[in-house]
Amino acid sequence: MDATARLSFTIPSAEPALAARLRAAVDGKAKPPGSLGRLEDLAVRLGTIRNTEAPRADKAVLLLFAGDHGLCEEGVSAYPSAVTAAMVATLLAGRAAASVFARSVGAEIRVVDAGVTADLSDHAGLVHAKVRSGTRNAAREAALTPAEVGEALERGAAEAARAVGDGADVVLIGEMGIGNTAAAALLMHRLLPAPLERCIGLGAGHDEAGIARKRDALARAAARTGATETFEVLAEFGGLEILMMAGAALGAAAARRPVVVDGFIATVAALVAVRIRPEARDSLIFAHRSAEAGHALLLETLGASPLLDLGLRLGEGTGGLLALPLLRAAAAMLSDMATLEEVLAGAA
Ligand SMILES: Cc1cc2ncn([C@H]3O[C@H](COP(=O)(O)O)[C@@H](O)[C@H]3O)c2cc1C
Ligand SMILES: O=C(O)c1cccnc1
Repeated sequence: MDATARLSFTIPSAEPALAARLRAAVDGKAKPPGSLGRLEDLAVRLGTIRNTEAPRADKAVLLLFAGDHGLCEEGVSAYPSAVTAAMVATLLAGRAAASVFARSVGAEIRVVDAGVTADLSDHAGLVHAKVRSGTRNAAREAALTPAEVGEALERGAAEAARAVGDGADVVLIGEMGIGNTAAAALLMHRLLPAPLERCIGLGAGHDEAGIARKRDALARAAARTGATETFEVLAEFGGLEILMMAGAALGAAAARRPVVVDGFIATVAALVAVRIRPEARDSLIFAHRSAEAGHALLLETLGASPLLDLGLRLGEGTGGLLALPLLRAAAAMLSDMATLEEVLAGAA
């Protein structure tokens, strides 16, 4: 069975009249209409996604997928692949940027081994979902087999379903994977489509020679295959953590949960999800505009206006965690705030 058939869950559509009722409810709150700006739109979106007039964003689970990239053999990152496993250990120890942000906003992180090269089987607290030990080198051959693509998407969807089963109101997607801005650039280039140069950025950081190496390797990977069909492109360029994020977005959308999308790499995963199931777009909330070149074009193509613009370029779901208090405030406004009518009647 091919991956498309196996991902055949339905994403329910929203009740048609609900958005208008939610907008009227927001307008009727104890404030001048429109005075809470984009938070009002966010509140309407949260209600629409959850199909309720009283949405909550209390329990938030960040699904943080980790994976390695064969492309690193070409020097696409300034850092060695071993940093991926080292950062997984740091996340599990509660000491990474995402860990401290998650504590500060009260969110749970589930770190998932999507395809880290190192053997992490003895790490307590890690979700073991390794599809294979890193992708193949996409500059030389297809990064993944079609079966591996399907596995990664399905396992990501299963993690989202598990988080929802455990009571998640909101699912955040994030990643750790040295070299993944390179894989993400190739996916963006072929799926959007957009000229490759517009998709390549500095990633975790590069000097002149480093960015030239990255450009050269990605040009060779792109020239190796003319694939444009979604699942073929996913197999050619891979990214196990990217595909699991896409699967998680689809799984959360199917359960009518908002999906908070982090930076460049997570947005490429969101693009993959939308290419597989266009209706998943309605559940996506874009947390921030990353400093990574390419993110602005990607957001524009997805019709997304991210909540924050802080010059972040880290990943790990950090932007999503920082945006979470805005979701909670928007949900609380819709669910708990007095109406102007109550105020004027002296009832609030
Ligand atoms: C210490 C460290 C922690 C990170 N946390 C996230 N990233 C981010 O940088 C990587 C992508 O950049 P590139 O494609 O250039 O390798 C990913 O792991 C991403 O999550 C990190 C990178 C480093 C070095
Ligand atoms: O925008 C991101 O998510 C990003 C950018 C650079 C490096 N790592 C992540």
